[in-house]
Amino acid sequence: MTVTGAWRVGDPPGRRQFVTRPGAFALEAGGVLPELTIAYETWGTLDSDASNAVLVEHALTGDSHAAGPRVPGHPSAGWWDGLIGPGKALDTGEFFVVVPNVLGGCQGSTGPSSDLDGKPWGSRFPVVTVRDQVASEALLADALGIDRWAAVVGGSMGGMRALEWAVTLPERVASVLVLASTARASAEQIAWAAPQLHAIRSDPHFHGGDYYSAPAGPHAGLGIARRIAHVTYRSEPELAQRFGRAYQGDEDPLRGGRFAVESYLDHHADKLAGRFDANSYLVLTESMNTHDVGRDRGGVAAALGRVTARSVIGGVDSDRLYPLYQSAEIAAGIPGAPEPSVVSSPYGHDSFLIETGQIAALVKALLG
Ligand SMILES: CC(=O)SCCNC(=O)CCNC(=O)[C@H](O)C(C)(C)COP(=O)(O)OP(=O)(O)OC[C@H]1O[C@@H](n2cnc3c(N)ncnc32)[C@H](O)[C@@H]1OP(=O)(O)O
Ligand SMILES: N[C@@H](CCO)C(=O)O
Repeated sequence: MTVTGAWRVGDPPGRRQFVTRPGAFALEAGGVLPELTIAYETWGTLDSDASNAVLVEHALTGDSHAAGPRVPGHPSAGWWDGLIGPGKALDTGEFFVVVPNVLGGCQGSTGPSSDLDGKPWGSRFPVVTVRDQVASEALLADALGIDRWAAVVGGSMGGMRALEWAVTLPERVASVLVLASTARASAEQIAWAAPQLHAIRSDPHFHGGDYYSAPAGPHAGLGIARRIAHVTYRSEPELAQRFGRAYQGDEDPLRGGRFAVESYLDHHADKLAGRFDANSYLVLTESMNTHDVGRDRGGVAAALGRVTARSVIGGVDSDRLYPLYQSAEIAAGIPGAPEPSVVSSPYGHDSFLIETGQIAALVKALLG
């Protein structure tokens, strides 16, 4: 792979670069990408022996901008800015932090909105699995000269990739932190995803996935998907305590107005529809559905038994989407892994993004 371009916004640490590998990239489910591009950002400096590199894996709607301030063209400050930087848990004075945009995403890496033969892939984009995503990141590591990560770290969908790295390429992962994630998607997780997938595909503006040149995209469907998902990202007690039965401002639900919690979901729906590609949402959601480290490896226990990385597995006590038993299953299966660490928070699944102090302690435990 070669560095094909650099896009720099302001001073570091806001920097996105690209590597492109020409030639066929074969996918687990049988599809082929004629060319692969991975966008990524880095912070810190790679040691001369490339022994200080940390791979940080983002979740479903995240991207490479994990640290630093908001930069033009990006919706927010770094999603783990509290963890990555000088003197922080992922100390960029010590570590070289690499954050790729996931394969199938929409922030620079090859995905459904990328170009194929002069127009976006759209409906032609093939099925991509978490294993494909890890294989693409292994090519990025090769391009950067990193044989072995000091750590691979991620939450939720990022935790799936972190774990898959440790299972697929154990010799390349010295330590791994898997947060609020699972060794395989459960029936419940696939079930929550099902109405989200239907909402997007049922939008009259979806056009089977080939909407890029249409006047409008499937924003309503994507917004509905986000509303459903966002409820699962938070906890019932939090919603009750925070919103209760309050009305939104002077709106009255008896007269067509909204409850405050409905307005809150509307806000998150609108924000996502404004920044994310619906086809990527589908591709990545289905990659989570098919995630199973045990596939074709004799089951989950056999797969986890391959891990040699020092491991910290964390879950959130109020996470209703990735319940703690899933973290316990991972920890029990990895040779030598301690009991799962429990993040205590009212915020549910999203705690891996919010509870920076507790996550920092887990990162420090991992890196010693
Ligand atoms: C690794 C990755 O996933 S990277 C991507 C980061 N994730 C996302 O962006 C996902 C969407 N967002 C979230 O999941 C969460 O907002 C987090 C995790 C990023 C942050 O959580 P919190 O700090 O608890 O934010 P919270 O969920 O309360 O949302 C706050 C927003 O809701 C808005 N809000 C709160 N109440 C209401 C209401 N009644 N009506 C309308 N909007 C409301 C706030 O104004 C605020 O808006 P802003 O984000 O545009 O400033
Ligand atoms: N809020 C996170 C949750 C998914 O784990 C995201 O959008 O990526």
